[in-house]
Parts: sequence; C-alpha cells; structure tokens
Amino acid sequence: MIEFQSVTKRYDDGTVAVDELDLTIDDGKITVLVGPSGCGKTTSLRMINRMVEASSGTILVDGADIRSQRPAALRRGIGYVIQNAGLFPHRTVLDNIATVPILLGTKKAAARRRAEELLDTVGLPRELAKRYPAQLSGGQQQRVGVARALAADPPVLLMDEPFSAVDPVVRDDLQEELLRLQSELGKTIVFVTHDIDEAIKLGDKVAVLRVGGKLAQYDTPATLLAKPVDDFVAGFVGRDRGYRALGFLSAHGVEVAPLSTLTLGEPAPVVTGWTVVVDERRRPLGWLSAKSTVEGEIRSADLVAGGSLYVADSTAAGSLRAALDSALSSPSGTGIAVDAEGAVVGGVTADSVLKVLDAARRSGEVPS
Ligand SMILES: Nc1ncnc2c1ncn2[C@@H]1O[C@H](COP(=O)(O)OP(=O)(O)OP(=O)(O)O)[C@@H](O)[C@H]1O
Repeated sequence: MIEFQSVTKRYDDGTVAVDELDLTIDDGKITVLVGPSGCGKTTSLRMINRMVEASSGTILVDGADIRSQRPAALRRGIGYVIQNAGLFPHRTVLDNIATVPILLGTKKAAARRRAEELLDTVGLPRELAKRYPAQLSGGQQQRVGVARALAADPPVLLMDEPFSAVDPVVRDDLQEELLRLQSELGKTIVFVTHDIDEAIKLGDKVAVLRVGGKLAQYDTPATLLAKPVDDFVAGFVGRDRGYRALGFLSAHGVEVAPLSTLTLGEPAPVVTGWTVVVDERRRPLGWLSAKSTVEGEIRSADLVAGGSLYVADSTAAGSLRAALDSALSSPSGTGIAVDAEGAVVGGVTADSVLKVLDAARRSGEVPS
C-alpha cells in the first residue's frame, strides 16, 4: 500500500504543484491519477520514488516512510515507465530490458534469458531482441519500456503517460495488454494520464486532480461516472457519462429473444422482416433487409452490414453498454447476441436493456 498523508510539493519558484494530498493506493490494483495539464500528476507520481522530494507531509510505502530509505534502494522495488519509453538508444532491445537486473548483480546470461521471457510477457516476438529502439514502432518501444520496468520484478510500477505518444489504435492494444498483464501479475500500478477514457478503462480507482494540485475526487470509475462530486469532475468525465456508466453494469437479466436466421446459400424465402444471415456455424454475416427482393440463393452481396455484437455468454454476461450498443448500432434495431464461440443465440432490444437499467436503479445498484 502507498499512502500520501497531507503531502505538499512547492517548487523553488513558489509553484504549489501538489497541495495537501491525502491518498491511499491499494496493493495489486491499478490506481490512475488524472486531471488537466499542470494539475500535479507527474509531481505526485515522482514523489513516490523520490525523483521529486515532497516539501511537507509523509509518503508511506508498505507502512515505511520513504524518507527512511536511500532513493536507490527504494527504486529497486519501484519500476518506472514513461512516455516514449525512455529507452537507451545505443543498446539493443534485450540489453535495454536486462540493464537493471545486471546493475543489481544478476549474471549477464541469466538477465538476458529473463529479458527474452519478458519479450513474450509483453507480447513482442523474440526476433526483435537484437534491434535498437529506433528500429521499432512507437507501440513496440512502449512494450519494451514495460518489459524493462518489469525486469527486476518490482511490486510497484509507476507509469507516466506511457501510451500518450502512440496512435489511438495502438494505444487501445497497449491498454488491453496492460490489463491482461495485470490480471496475471497483480502489481501495484500508479498510472498517470490526462485522458479520462484511459483512466476509466484502466483504473480500479481513479483520482481526479484539479489545477493547483488538489484532489477533487477519488473513486471507482463507475462511481465517478454516476456520482461526480461537483461540476469540475462532471465536466472532466464528459457529457456522455450516463451512457458510459452502463459499461460497468452487467447485462445479466437482459432478455435475449429468439431471432429468426437464414444460412448463406439457402434459397431465399419471401422475407417478411429483417433477418440475420449466418454461416454454417451460425456466426452472423449480416442482415437481409425486410425490403430486399432476393431471387434464388442468398449471397453476401444481398446483405446489409450488422452492428456490434453482444456476447451473452452463460458464465459472464457482457455489460449493459455492450447490449445497448448492439441494439443501437444494428440496422434492424435488434442487437445480435452471440455465445462465446460467436454463434447467434438471439436478439436484444434497447427496451429490454432499459428495463434492466430501471430495475437496477430501483434496487439501488445504480447510485441516483
Ligand atoms: N521543476 C519545476 N519547477 C517549477 N515548477 C514546476 C516544476 N515541475 C513542474 N512544475 C509546475 O508544477 C505544476 C504541476 O506540474 P506537473 O508536471 O506535476 O503536472 P501534470 O499534471 O503532470 O501536467 P501535464 O499533464 O501537463 O504533464 C505545473 O504548474 C508545473 O508548471
């Protein structure tokens, strides 16, 4: 656990970057610090590993005041990942990853073997081991940065805008990868971003800071979206927060109604309403419009593209947001529900989603 107790940072020129911060960061979870530019996120993060010294207040890591340890010893247990990865340009990928363990006394061969394993861990092919950072894409560099931070197996990982420099598609991949990694590794991760969507996607808890270094709200993403404490937080989390909050509510209980299907290549019947066309394994290929006049067999060219799919797995129902999105994005107005193998199991409507939402509100599951 990392605890900030009334921590203030006043820089030499008098700027108060962090003002009386009280924050408890849970072990094994991702805690995100988010807020507008200059609100003190990076300063807060760097105070944890003493790259920046607090002016007043106390920071405890596992109950021990960080001032009682030498910075080098403290940092051994704290990995650090920054934007643009911060790799050593003249060292190969493998040597970049192996640097810290070698510094800490691990034999070169063992450190390199471990570095190779870490390439697998962060989803990079081992062929990249001998390349230099400039020979990698931005996303690949970022993964090497994560591998390097993990090399000494620190229990705590500080990540400062690690994915901000890559394009949105790569960023999305890196975020998914981090969540996958975290489900296996269970590190204590403190993650800084200015992007509220990233904060909501990654954070078990999110601390919203306002300029002047004051904590505005510290809550789970679901609570932040449902109950922002004031106009600043409401404005910061965004206008469509009601819709996004549906992402945190299970669609368990949403009615999946029977849906008539046809198989590609089948002779077309006289279709009376929108009908889903599936392949031989019942995976959806598109819709046959109520107005279409197909003669002979149904071909791909006759189909209208479908919307997003809602995975209604018997063990883990998707979110209300996924169910509603499937309905809203479907050309027929009915979302296609599929099982874990992607086979059509039925349809969901916006009405059925709203009914479940209404019930959740009345039972108090949704704060109002
Ligand atoms: N070395 C420094 N000396 C003086 N002021 C500083 C120093 N470093 C940061 N600041 C100021 O402290 C405040 C907080 O900066 P910090 O970098 O922690 O914010 P941030 O929330 O991480 O910002 P950004 O999202 O823009 O990176 C800002 O007003 C900044 O100008």
